[in-house]
Amino acid sequence: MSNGVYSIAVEPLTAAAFAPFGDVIEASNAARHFSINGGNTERYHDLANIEVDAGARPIISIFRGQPRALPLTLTMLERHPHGSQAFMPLQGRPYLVAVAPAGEHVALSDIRVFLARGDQGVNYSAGTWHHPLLALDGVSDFLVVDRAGEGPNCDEMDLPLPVLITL
Ligand SMILES: NC(=O)N[C@@H](O)C(=O)O
Ligand code: NI
Repeated sequence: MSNGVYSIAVEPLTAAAFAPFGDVIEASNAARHFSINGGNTERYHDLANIEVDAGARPIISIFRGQPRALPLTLTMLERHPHGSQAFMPLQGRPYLVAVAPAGEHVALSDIRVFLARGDQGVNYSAGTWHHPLLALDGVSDFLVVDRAGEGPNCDEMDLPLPVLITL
């Protein structure tokens, strides 16, 4: 930490590194893939664990994110306690993913920031703290799978210090 700012360096997104926070959605990460449609298509099967609470349903949306200005400083995180939330980039552009483990308290040292390739999606497990969409370079569309149901499903937390992301 220096002059009242906490700095975090980005790290490459891998399934292993992201495991405490959810799933990485990429073909090369598939536990199972198999040929379908008479050999025309390869199915990369069951890439993420979609969670919704009882009585809710999973929905698909498109988020059109404006690129974040750099250098980037984070001041808050959010979580969705009642369901997972998945983001899959639709234009092949890299983006940032800032996360912290689920729980009632988050230390700045718990926060991880990943640089995701444009062929990688992420699925935040229910309750995983994360920053809202961090698109880079240009207006970016993402296919989003998350929960529609009763009651609020977005808790926000202000960070104790601004978190400067160093690319
Ligand atoms: N608010 C909303 O739907 N978006 C956030 O949850 C996000 O993670 O971008
Ligand atoms: Ni979210």
